[in-house]
Amino acid sequence: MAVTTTPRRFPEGFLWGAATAAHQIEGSPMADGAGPSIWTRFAHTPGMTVNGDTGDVACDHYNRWKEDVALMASLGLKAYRFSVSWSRILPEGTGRVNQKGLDFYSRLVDELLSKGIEPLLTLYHWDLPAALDDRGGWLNRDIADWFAEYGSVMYRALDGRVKKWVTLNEPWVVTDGGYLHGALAPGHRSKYETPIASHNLMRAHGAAVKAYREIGKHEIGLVVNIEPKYAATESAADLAATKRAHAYMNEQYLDPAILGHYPPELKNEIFGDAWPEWADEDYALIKQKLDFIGINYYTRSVTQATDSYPLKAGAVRQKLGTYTETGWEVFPQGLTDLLVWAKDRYGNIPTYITENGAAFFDPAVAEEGRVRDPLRMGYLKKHLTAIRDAIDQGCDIRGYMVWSLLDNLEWSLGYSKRFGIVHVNYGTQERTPKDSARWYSKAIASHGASI
Ligand SMILES: OC[C@@H]1[C@@H](O)[C@H](O)[C@@H](O)c2[nH]c(CCc3ccccc3)c[n+]21
Repeated sequence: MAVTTTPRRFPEGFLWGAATAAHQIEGSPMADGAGPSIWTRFAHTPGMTVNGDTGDVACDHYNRWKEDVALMASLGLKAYRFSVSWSRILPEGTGRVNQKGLDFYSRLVDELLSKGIEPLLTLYHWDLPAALDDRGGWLNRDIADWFAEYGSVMYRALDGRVKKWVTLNEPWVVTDGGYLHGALAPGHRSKYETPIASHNLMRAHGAAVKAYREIGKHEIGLVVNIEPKYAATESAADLAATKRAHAYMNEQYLDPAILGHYPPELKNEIFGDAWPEWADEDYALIKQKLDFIGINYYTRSVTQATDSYPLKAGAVRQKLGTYTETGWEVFPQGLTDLLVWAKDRYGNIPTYITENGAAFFDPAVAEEGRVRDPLRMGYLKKHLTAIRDAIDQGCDIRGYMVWSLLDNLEWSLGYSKRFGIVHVNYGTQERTPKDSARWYSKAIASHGASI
């Protein structure tokens, strides 16, 4: 009997796209009246980034945006997730609007729409105006109003042309990297500042969603990076460490945003006296109805008890694991497990995979203009299959944005790590689609059947 296998297709209208972020690709951070961001400052501080790399040029997208949109169209993308640099719009962070900054994003959005590519706009992807950091930044409770003011400027200018808005990209990384471990801007290292910055990020998220409900007519959500934590052993210590790590990364942001409270481990097992008592009105502000959530998935963490500060938990390298250039284990099953967990905990809110990808050592552009990146192709294939499996288990996954469209500035790691499906020659700014881009184009054109 002939066995007919239905093609592994994705739901009708599944949004196939790619993601970037302003500071990582644009360059020209101070052009046309823009103000400096904390990343302009941080990268220009000696020793903060690999090779002292900065975002001064990056992929020169600020000047090459039109060719980049043409490139997206040539790949058949249906959507493009990008972020707006707050300090291009409001050079001092609040008050005066820099029209030229607004015009850049307005032109970009119009160009995307003219090619049938849906824009998915992230308001905050880590590049806080330096002027606001001078006023305390995420440690100042007023930032909820500052962020809502910025969001409102953007909503009024672009809502309708932009129909999917994101408030924050990864509050966990902003906090853990910028305030606890100091690896990311603004480079603080304080157990006491960390909960305050984290809570103000979520208050700002809530204020921006509330402002959107007054002005916008479409959809708004939150993007989080979450990572399944698997206990290294069944020992009580490892199980407790895994529970702490799960609460700290995976529950800390979606719980207050959707459920209206923080996981108890944050106060009781991690921050202790460094965890302030928050007022009820803060929880009410943070818990705003979301139209969708975005999940950024890269890897899992097999977790054990360690003496790390203050989490007392750490990842165990897997002897038989495959690892990317950023030291992340390739573990697609973790994505399926995580999506099912999120569905069960948060009520199957429409979900986009807003980032997924990998840095592997890519060969140079070959003479025939090819960049062979089989490891990245394999990574994308496995993770799209994992998403398909989650959909089969009832998860409402609406789209997938590969990280990233272009090789770009990997924050403190500079240009040393390449995540793009398109190679960038930083000397000439030439873009060359890698084999993974060709593969992804076919996946999109076949609605996933070719995967
Ligand atoms: O590291 C690759 C990408 C970044 O280039 C994106 O800007 C950022 O949204 C993003 N998040 C993650 C996962 C969370 C994470 C970020 C940085 C360091 C460790 C974990 C990976 N990535």
